[in-house]
Amino acid sequence: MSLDELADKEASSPEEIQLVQSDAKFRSFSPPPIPIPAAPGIRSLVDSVSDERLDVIASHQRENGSISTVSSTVSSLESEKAAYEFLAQTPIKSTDAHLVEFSEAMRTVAKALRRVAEGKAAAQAEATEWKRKYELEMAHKQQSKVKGCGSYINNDLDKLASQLTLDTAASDQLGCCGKHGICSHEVLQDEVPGPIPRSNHKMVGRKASFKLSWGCNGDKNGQHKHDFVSFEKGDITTTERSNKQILLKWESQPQTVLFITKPNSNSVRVLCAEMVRWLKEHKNINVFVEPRVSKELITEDSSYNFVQTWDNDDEIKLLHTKVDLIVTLGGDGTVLWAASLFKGPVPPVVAFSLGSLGFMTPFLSEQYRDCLDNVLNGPFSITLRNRLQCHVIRDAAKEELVTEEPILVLNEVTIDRGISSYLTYLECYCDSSFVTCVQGDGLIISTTSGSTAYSLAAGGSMVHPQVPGILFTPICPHSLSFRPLILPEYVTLRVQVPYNSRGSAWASFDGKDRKQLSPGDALICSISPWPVPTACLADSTTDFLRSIHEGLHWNLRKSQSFDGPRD
Ligand SMILES: NC(=O)c1ccc[n+]([C@@H]2O[C@H](COP(=O)([O-])OP(=O)(O)OC[C@H]3O[C@@H](n4cnc5c(N)ncnc54)[C@H](O)[C@@H]3O)[C@@H](O)[C@H]2O)c1
Ligand SMILES: Nc1ncnc2c1ncn2[C@@H]1O[C@H](COP(=O)(O)OP(=O)(O)OP(=O)(O)O)[C@@H](O)[C@H]1O
Repeated sequence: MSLDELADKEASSPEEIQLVQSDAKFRSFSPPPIPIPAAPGIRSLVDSVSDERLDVIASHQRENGSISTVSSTVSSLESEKAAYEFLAQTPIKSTDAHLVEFSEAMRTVAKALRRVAEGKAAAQAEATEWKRKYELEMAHKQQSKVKGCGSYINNDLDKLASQLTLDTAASDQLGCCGKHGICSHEVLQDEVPGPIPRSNHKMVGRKASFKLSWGCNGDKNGQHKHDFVSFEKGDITTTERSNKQILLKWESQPQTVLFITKPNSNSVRVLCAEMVRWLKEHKNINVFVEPRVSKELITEDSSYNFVQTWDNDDEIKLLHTKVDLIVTLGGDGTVLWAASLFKGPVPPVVAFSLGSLGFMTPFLSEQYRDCLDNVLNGPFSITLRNRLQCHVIRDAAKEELVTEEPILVLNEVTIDRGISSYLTYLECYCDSSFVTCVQGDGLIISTTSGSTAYSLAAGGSMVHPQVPGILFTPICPHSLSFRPLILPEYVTLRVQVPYNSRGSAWASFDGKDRKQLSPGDALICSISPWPVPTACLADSTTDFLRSIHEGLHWNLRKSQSFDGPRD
């Protein structure tokens, strides 16, 4: 069977004709004859109702080289629908045997109609597929011929590019092989999947060489200075992934551990005391605790006087130079708190779960000995969690060089309407490009670690914490089309409260430290160079998936049983 015959395959058996005729009858039913006979004269009716439409579709498919089974089933499905609609309208009394019999017959006809339509669609799809394969084959043959041609001297290349066509006849005329001596250039042509568009038929040329360089505006000292892309014969390949599973291996034995603990929790206090003693006695580790905890421990038992603490903020600033490891006892909020103490580099964090959710707290407190043993010996997997560094720029201080201290967030910075009952009105820019105006309850600018926190509640996507990105999630936008965005990690975002805003906005950082933003004030955010390394229980991906399964019951659904309708 030829391709065109296949593509034009129609219902031709008496049974099919009979069913398609029924299709026409449903449209002006009053009442239909049952059963409908299959007769040669019915052919014209078939053409006028169903096949006419299918022919149009088939020719469209031939032109576009695409497979569309949906449209071809429409007319018969409409008929089937009409049959069912008719059934619904027809009063069927159990006493009226004729009507019951008639409705049964109609049901059978409707089912058969669907089968016929599906059969036709499949035949047409098959024909289109054969045609596509044939065209691919032809293109492939032609390509081999062009490559076999060898090379041309430089001047001939342009000529060749304008002359070569995918037509076998045309390329035969070139007769280049052996005619031009040793090739000095390789003529490349991309393999074109699927039927080749008409406009491309004459376009065959040498691939231009190029170079990819990393770095913003050619700044070689920027943070993206690694070459992940190599260039060879015009093909782009990544030689190295930007983010691999990261292993931490100690080069000297860790000696000092800092404990950060959730306040006002008896279980945390008891566990903290036990772990501190175990680390000192069994591992000979120096222990730092917060001033509050130091007091609690020493008040309870003076033998805890070996613990160290700090007296003021200046000493906190030096903590990262003394501490090898941070242990947190609490929930995610405690990890956020621990991170907030470090305005610069952060030592690795081992987070024990003593909260309710625990997205960032994979370790079980009951197994603290094994966990700490493993971590102190290393190596262990870590997740490098990006932080956002946020600057508030006051309108009044725009010209001043020294601005307010940057604030580092591990989850997100939120700019919302605070206690105001008006819409927030925020102008947002990404580098120097205008992004949008937020009119609604506010905006969340989140790290990927924070994607499972407030941003998730506002409709943002969940993102693996090692994906390098910044989430831009509106809070209750008063617009139907404001979908959340994920931007690359290297951009700088600016959120401006315009002068014509009706009120102030409020910024909060990981849910804390609210700051008022008056008209004219702006908030600037970019990824900080100091991420938070958190130790993994298994590895970054396993831990992330476990947390969304166990913490959020992500996509939890009862499985469908095996029995029931099947294809
Ligand atoms: N509507 C909301 O979902 C909403 C509202 C306000 C704040 N928050 C989140 O609370 C965070 C502050 O946490 P907190 O413990 O100090 O306050 P909190 O004690 O009010 O706890 C908020 C909840 O958010 C969870 N959480 C925090 N960080 C998370 C993360 N990265 N992934 C998944 N869940 C996370 C915590 O486990 C906790 O259950 C903020 O950074 C913000 O993301 C959420
Ligand atoms: N060391 C700390 N000092 C002061 N505040 C802290 C400290 N650790 C945690 N917090 C605060 O205590 C609050 C609760 O902490 P956390 O989220 O760890 O516990 P949780 O609420 O019981 O856990 P979960 O959020 O999983 O239910 C948070 O707002 C956090 O900022």
